[in-house]
Amino acid sequence: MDLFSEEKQHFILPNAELIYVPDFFNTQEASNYFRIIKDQTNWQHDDITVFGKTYKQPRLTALFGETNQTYSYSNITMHPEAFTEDLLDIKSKVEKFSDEKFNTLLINLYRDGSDSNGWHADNEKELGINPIIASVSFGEERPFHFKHRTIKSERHKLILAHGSLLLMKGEMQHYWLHQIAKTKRNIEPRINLTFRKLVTL
Ligand SMILES: O=C(O)CCC(=O)C(=O)O
Ligand SMILES: [Fe+2]
Repeated sequence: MDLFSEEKQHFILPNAELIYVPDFFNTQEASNYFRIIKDQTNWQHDDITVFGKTYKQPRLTALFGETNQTYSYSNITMHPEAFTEDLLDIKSKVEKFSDEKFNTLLINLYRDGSDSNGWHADNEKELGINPIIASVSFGEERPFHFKHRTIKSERHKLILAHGSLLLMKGEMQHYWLHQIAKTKRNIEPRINLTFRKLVTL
């Protein structure tokens, strides 16, 4: 028996599969990555257009890619920067664990409780059918809500811990929506890394 294996949780739901590892990085590694990424990233604060109205996105973002392929969602087109050594180290650990390859990384910085990520699915065409998305969290714990589009009783919440990994798999991006809600609690910043595989269309 491997006494050092991470405590892994596997959720099999209608049209979705999630794997959650709370301590994918230990506290010290997670705190180092949090500080490095927060200080060394060129954060963008984009406008988003929803139903013809333009707003500032309620969080800061950055995109990293292996190629210069752009990534577009909510009327934003992001241009990738080259991966840093630290981000490549995180990527290889995630790839080893998930037995997947990722070529793109979208990072979100939620500065405080008024930053959020509204109900959505990561279903852009360039992610392909049934994409696997690997999500790493550093900093403040925030609840990740997810709900089935048609089965109203399927509504769940996972607290994404400092140093955790969440894999979203199967048909999840077709049948489910997810969000990070705003909170009035006085909270610290959180960084979330979502590794994705973009295909050329
Ligand atoms: O911050 C999170 O945990 C989720 C991020 C997310 O859903 C996204 O960037 O598409
Ligand atoms: Fe998402």
